[in-house]
Amino acid sequence: MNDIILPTKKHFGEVTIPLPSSKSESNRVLIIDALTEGQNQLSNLAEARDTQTMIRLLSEDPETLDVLDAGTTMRFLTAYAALTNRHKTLTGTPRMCERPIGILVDALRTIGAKIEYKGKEGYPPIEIQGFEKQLTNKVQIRGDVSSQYISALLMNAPLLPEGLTLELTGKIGSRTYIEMTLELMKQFGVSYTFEDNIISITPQRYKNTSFTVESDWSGASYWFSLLACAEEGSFFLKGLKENSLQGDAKIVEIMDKLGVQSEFQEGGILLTKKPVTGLVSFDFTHCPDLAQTVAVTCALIGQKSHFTGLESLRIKETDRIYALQQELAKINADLKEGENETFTVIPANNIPEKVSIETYDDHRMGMAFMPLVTRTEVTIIDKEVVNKSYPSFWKHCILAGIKA
Ligand SMILES: O=C(O)C1=C[C@@H](OP(=O)(O)O)[C@@H](O)[C@H](O)C1
Ligand SMILES: C=C(OP(=O)(O)O)C(=O)O
Repeated sequence: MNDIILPTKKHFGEVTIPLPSSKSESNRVLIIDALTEGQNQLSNLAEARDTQTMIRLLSEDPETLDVLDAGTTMRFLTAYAALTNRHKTLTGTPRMCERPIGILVDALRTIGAKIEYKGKEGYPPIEIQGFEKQLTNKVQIRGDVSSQYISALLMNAPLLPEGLTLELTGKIGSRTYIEMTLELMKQFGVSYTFEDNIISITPQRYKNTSFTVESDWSGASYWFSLLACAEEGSFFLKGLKENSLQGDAKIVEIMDKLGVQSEFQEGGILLTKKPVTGLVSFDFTHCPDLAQTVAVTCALIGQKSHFTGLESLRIKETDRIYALQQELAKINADLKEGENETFTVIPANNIPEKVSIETYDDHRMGMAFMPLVTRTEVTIIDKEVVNKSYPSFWKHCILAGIKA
């Protein structure tokens, strides 16, 4: 494995970071494009491996779709292949085969798709055997495990002969991602209703559209964190807009409490330092990908804080709660579990002179711990891990003056 050693750096000047494009937006417009048979103008698609995998699998159209470790690619291609009557096997990394897909498969079977599990019931790999006839246009689906199942169904819904009405049951998590899906569908000419917990889409066609993918707010979060932890500096993050489709734009509000002021300007956002506001609590139900960034920030700036909405973290690229607890322990910090899925971040103390961070095949573990450079020399184990969403991450660290 290829590791990267990052020397301590506390002071930054005026730094400009270009940022990668959003993989969530990219993977959605690629599915919509496949469903319109491709006369759209899509610009600024993500370099993320998850998106490059989606592009390759859609264009090469192999019998076995190996999505590697890309959750959206797995879930979106499953619904796409099933509802457009393609005979495919879908598989991925060993971890992907531990990430549940049963809720989506059940919904697709209810609609009329034939799907079999090739290994463990409820998990990839799966074999899609076809779709002859729509059996119903009303489906109930749990909203509390992964919103990706819901987005996957929604994008295909307008092409179904009878459309689709989804009734979301239980707590709805990652709702901002469902809204991103619906808003993108609207930009490609499809209308919908979303009232209470019911989403309805009538049979319609997507319209050819020009679409430019925005910069990635989840990737931006690591630069907010670095500035929050730094002694001085200002960062200009390119390509971020105030009215974003991405729920992770919430990082502006979160970091405002943790010492980062944001100002939207022409072409991006300017981050400067400001005082921290005091005891804070954060709910990550609708922005789960920010949890690691914020946990590390709070630990480093000495800010005890309360976290909720972390339920989905255990079924992502790794068990992110376990991974955070293990790695925070190396700086004598913790993400302490309380009652009823509540957590407290216990700040770091006595940080060792050198710290080596394991990444657990999770890009966000590598990126979230990078701001530890403001306190000590850090080794990030398996530097390639960032390629899933942010292949240029280490190059951008060099732009910030972190000389590996
Ligand atoms: O739809 C999407 O693009 C995503 C939805 C979220 O997953 P869940 O809905 O499983 O929380 C998020 O964590 C993931 O990185 C991307
Ligand atoms: C959870 C993530 O991705 P996915 O579920 O698409 O693998 C992520 O990028 O943090």
